[in-house]
Amino acid sequence: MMNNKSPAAPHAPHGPEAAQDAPPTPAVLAGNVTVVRGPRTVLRGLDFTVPRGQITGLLGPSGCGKSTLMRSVVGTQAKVTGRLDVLGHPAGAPALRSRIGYVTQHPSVYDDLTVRQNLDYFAAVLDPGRSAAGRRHEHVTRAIDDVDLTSHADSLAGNLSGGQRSRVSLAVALIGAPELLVLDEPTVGLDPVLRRDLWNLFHAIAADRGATLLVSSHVMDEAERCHRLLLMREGEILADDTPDALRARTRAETVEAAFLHLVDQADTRHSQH
Ligand SMILES: Nc1ncnc2c1ncn2[C@@H]1O[C@H](COP(=O)(O)OP(=O)(O)OP(=O)(O)O)[C@@H](O)[C@H]1O
Repeated sequence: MMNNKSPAAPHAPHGPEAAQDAPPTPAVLAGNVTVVRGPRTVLRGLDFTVPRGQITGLLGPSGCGKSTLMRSVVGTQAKVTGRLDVLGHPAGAPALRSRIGYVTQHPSVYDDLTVRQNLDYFAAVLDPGRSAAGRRHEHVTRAIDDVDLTSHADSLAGNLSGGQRSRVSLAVALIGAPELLVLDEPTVGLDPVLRRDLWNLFHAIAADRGATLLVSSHVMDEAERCHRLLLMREGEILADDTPDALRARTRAETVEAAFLHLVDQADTRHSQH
C-alpha cells in the first residue's frame, strides 16, 4: 500500500545550513572534546571534523574510546566538555533527534516480532500519532528495502541469521532518512562476505542520499573501505586523514602498518618527554 499523499520528508535540512549560498557545515566539528568517565579521562582534548556525505571510519583498539566518542556525538554521553557541534547544532540538541540514526554495539531487535513489526514499533516511537501512519509506512517500507530485507519483511527476527539481524538494526537507524548515521562496530562477528555486503550498503547509502556515516571498527582492513579515517588510541586521535594519504605519509602498504607506525612514533615522543 503506497501513500502518495504523505507530506514532504520531515527531516529535510532546514535552518541556517539550508540557506542557498551558505558554506556547508561539517557533519561533526569537535574542538578540545574531553570526556571523563568515573575516575578516568577517556577522551583527551580531541579536535577533528567529519565531512558530510562521506564515510568516516573511527578505528582503534578495544577500549580506546570509540564508543564514548560516538555516544558523545549522538548526545547520550555525560560529562562532555569542549566544543562538539553536530549538523550545525550542539551535540544532544533536541533538533538533532530525528536527523541522526544510531546503532549501538548491542542493538535491540525483538525476536518475537517480524522485521516489519520491529520497524513499525521504532517508527511509532520516532514519529507517533495516527495522522503519521502513512508516512511511517512509507519510511518503514523504504528502510526494509534499503537493507535488502523485503523478502524477509514478514519473518520473525528470531529466525534470522546474524547478518540479517544486523541489517534489521541498520534499517531501524535508517527510518526517517537521517542525515547522519552513527554505527558502532556494525560488522563485528560477521563473516567476510556479510562484512563486504554491509560495507557496500554503507557506500550506497552515502552515494544515493548524501548521508554522512561515522562507522567504528577495530578491524583495520575495514579502514580501507572508508573515505576518511580517525585513528584513535588511548583517548587520543593519532591521525585524521584519507587512507591513501595516511599510507603515503607513513610509507606503509596498509592502513594497519600505518597505524602501527604512528603508535611507535607516539610512544617514542612520550618516552622522550
Ligand atoms: N563507567 C566507566 N567508568 C570508568 N571507565 C569507563 C567507564 N566506561 C568505560 N570506561 C573506560 O573508557 C574507555 C573507553 O571505552 P569505550 O567503550 O569508549 O571504548 P571502545 O574503543 O569503544 O572499546 P570497544 O571497542 O571494546 O567497545 C575504556 O578504557 C573503558 O574501560
